[in-house]
Amino acid sequence: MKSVEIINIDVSYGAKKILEAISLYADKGEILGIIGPNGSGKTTLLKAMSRIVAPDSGEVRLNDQSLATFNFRELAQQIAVVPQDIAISFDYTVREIVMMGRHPYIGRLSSETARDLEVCDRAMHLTNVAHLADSSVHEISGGERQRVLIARALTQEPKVLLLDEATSNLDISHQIEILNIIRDLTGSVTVISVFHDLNLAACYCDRLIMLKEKKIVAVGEPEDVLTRETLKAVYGIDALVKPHPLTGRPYVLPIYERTAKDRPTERVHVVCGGGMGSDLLYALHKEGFRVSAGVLTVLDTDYATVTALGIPCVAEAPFCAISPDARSELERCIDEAHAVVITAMPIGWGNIENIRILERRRNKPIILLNSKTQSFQDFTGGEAEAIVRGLLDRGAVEAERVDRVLQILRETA
Ligand SMILES: Nc1ncnc2c1ncn2[C@@H]1O[C@H](COP(=O)(O)OP(=O)(O)OP(=O)(O)O)[C@@H](O)[C@H]1O
Repeated sequence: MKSVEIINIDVSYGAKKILEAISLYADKGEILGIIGPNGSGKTTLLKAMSRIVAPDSGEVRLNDQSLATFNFRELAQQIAVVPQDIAISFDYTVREIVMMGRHPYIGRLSSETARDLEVCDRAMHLTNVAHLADSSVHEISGGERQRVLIARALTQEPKVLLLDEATSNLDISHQIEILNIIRDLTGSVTVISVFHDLNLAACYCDRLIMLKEKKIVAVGEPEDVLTRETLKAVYGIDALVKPHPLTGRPYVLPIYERTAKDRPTERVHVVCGGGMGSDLLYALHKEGFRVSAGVLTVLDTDYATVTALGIPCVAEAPFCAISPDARSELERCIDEAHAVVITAMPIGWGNIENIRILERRRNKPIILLNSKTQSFQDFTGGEAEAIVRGLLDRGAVEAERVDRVLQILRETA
């Protein structure tokens, strides 16, 4: 059954339209997350649901009844709001603030009943603020104040709980504790919550609504909404989205790449293998270099990295010699690259063929990246040593660390 339903609303502040043609619903007892970049209208959407702002057009319905038809007291018995933060001007104690949640139930001339006190105490206990009951709200921390506001909302015993980034000030243990309490409420309470932390949203919400520039761009279960494509389109970030190993819910791992404006434009080709190139590939990708890699076999750990990062790679079947097609593809990559980085591993692993091809395309900077466990100086004897010596003689430089590779690439750009 629909607890909250929004039918095609537009919302404006003065002449500025903030939300356009928004329709959504929240089923009774579900947790619905609202996500989206700063300024996309999340708070405004919550305000429309709690009648703090009125839509220009369309309708908000609560339990199949227009929100506009509720009187103040009825509304406060149905909906509780936990705002981002509020300025509390008077010197109230924590208990007084939490008890305010009972106002919709206490008559103007009556005083609190034993049940009101019991509900208030239980909410303070659940949110771990009972020990602060007699403290002034001006003498507690931001995270404690956030828990007090959550306690006040619980004291209201609402049917719908609206949370605006209500756990953003909390440390990780209180975040989990509060979200677990909120999840335990569901069944009887519908929760609609704004989240900036996408992983918390994915973990706790039954469904998500993603906003961008006034509109809903995605809605559905977390795995349908949080995809690499939507994160790129809505937040402009590249991120890996994997199933959480324990919950199976999507887990977002941002790739901290530079924004387009300060990206280098050079292309770098990486010859690697056996996982020895993964941190380099990630660092180059993050810095915004246009990267290519290979030849790698499709079972290689570095191949998994390039696939995850979307780096173009010359691939070959395992245990096969480099095919003519892969060879010409590698030559094209090297020709297009401003510089080539070779990690120490492949030469030792019979990947000499890659380097041989490279030798014929040697008119560009070559960087040999040593690792903690393997250095190019270790290659003694045989063709490997001859190749390393040949590369060094022709001006290849050695680097001990990935950040040194980045520095050399910037210097040679
Ligand atoms: N009272 C107001 N008067 C005029 N414009 C406002 C008002 N409140 C918010 N806005 C504007 O409305 C837009 C949406 O704001 P809103 O707070 O709903 O976004 P949000 O998605 O919650 O953002 P954030 O993630 O930063 O909290 C913003 O451009 C904001 O500047």
